Amino acid sequence: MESVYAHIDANTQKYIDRLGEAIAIPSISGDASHRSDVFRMGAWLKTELVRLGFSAIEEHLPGKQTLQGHELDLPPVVLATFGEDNNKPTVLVYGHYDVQPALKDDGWKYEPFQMVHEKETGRIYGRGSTDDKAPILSWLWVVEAYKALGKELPVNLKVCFEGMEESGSEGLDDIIFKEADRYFKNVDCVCISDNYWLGTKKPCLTYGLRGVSYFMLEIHGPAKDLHSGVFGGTVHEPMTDLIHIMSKLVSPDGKILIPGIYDDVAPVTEDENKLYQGLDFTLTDIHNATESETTIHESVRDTLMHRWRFPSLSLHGIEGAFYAPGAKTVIPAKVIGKFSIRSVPNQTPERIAEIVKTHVESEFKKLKSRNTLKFEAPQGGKCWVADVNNWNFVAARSAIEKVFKTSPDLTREGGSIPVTLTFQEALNKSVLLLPMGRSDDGAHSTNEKIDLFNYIEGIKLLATYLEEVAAVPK
Ligand SMILES: C[C@H](N)C(=O)N[C@@H](Cc1c[nH]cn1)C(=O)O
Ligand SMILES: [Zn+2]
Ligand SMILES: [Zn+2]
Repeated sequence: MESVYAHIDANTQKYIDRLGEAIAIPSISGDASHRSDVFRMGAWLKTELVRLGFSAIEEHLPGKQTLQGHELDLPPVVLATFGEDNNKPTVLVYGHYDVQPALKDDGWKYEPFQMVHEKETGRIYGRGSTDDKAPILSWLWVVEAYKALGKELPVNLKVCFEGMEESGSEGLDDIIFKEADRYFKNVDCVCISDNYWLGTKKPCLTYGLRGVSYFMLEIHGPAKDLHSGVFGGTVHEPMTDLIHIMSKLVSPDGKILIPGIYDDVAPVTEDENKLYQGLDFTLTDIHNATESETTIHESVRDTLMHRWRFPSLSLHGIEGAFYAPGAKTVIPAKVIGKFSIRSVPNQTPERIAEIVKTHVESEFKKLKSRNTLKFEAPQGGKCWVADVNNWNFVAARSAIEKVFKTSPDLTREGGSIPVTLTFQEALNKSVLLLPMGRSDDGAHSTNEKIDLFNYIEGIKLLATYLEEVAAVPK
C-alpha cells in the first residue's frame, strides 16, 4: 500500500481544494429555497464519477415532496459502478451529499459555505466538511489514486449517494428495495462512512445507530398576529398552549414524559455491560465536544448508554415565534413546535408515533383551549444494531490497525442513518459504519470541521479497507 499512501499524501492540496468546491454548494435538503443547490451538488458528483471512469451511472428520482408550501422534486439518488469482475467481491458504499442548514449569524467564525483550512490547527471548516462531504469524496479519491498509479482496484465498487439524508431519506427505501435484485444484485457487503469517532484520538468501528422520529405540533388560533396589550388575557394564545404541551414531553434531566415510551426498550444484558469497559472515552471528551460542562450523567457508562441504547427526546424549535432582537409585543397567530425522539431496540417508529400522538392530544385537551392543534410525524427512521462477527468487520478492523497502528473501539452512534437497516434487510448483507471524523467535529452545529489528518488518513483507511475486504477469508 506504500505507493497508494504516498500518492494520497502527495495529492493533499488537491483533496482540500475539491472539498472546498463541494462545501461551496449549500446543498441544504431541509430548506426549499436551496433545493436547486442540492441538485447542483448531485450533478457535481456525477461529473466526478464520469471523469473517474465509473460505469452504469444512474440517477434515480424518488418523486416529489411538499416542503414549506412548495411542491419540490426530490434530489436524485446517484448510483455508479467501478469494476465488474466476477472474481472480485463487490462493496457498496453509501453517503449523502445534502447538509444541515447553517448561517454565519448562528455563531460561525467563518462563512459556513466557504471552506477555510486553518493551517495552524490543521482544521478544515465548512458546513458538510465532516457530514458527509469529505467521506463521500474520499471514496472517489481512492479510485482516482488507483487509476493514477495504474493499479487495479481489489474489489468492484458500487456507490449510492443520496441528497435527502438530513431530511428523512424520503423515497430512498423504495429505490433500494426495487433495485435489490438488479443494481445491488452482486453486492457482498456495505460500508457507510457517515459518523464520528467516540473521542478525538482513537479510530472506531460502529455497529449500532439510534432511529429518529420527527414531530411537528402546529397550533393556530387567531387569523393574524395580535397586539398583546389589546388582546392579551382575552384570547387563547397559541404559543402558551404550545409551550405547555412541549413542557410535558421531557424533563430537564432527560427523562421522556410520554407514557409507554420506555415499554419496548430492550433490557441491558450482562454481556452488553462489558462492552462499556475499556473504551477510550472520558467525560472530558464530551465536555470538549460541547465546549461546556453541562453533562447530565456522572459516569462514562451512563453517559454512553443514554447516547447509544436509551431513547432521548430533544426540543428543536418553534416556527412562528418571535425571535428577533427587540421587545415586540406580539401574540403569534400560529406556531409550530418541533421535536424528535431518538429510538432504540426494540422500539418502532410506528408505535412511537402512535403514543406521542395520544399523549400530545390528551395534554392539549386538558387545556380546554379554543385553538386548533395539528399533529404531524413527517419522518420515522429505524434504529440498527449489527453482528460484528463477520468478515466485513474483520476487514475494517484490520484496515484500521494497518493505517492507525491501533485497534479500534467498537462503538454505537447516538445519531441516525435511516438507510442502514434498509440495506441490511433489502440485501441481506453485512453493513458496517467506518467513521472518518472526530467527536468534536461539530456536525449539525456551528463551526463544523474535519481535521486534515482525519481526511487524509481517512482516504488511506478506505483504500486499505477495500484491500482487506478482498483479502479476508469469507
Ligand atoms: C449520523 C448522520 N451523519 C446524521 O447526521 N444523521 C441525521 C439524520 C437525520 C436528520 N433528520 C432526520 N434524520 C441525524 O442523526 O440527525
Ligand atoms: Zn450524515
Ligand atoms: Zn447529519
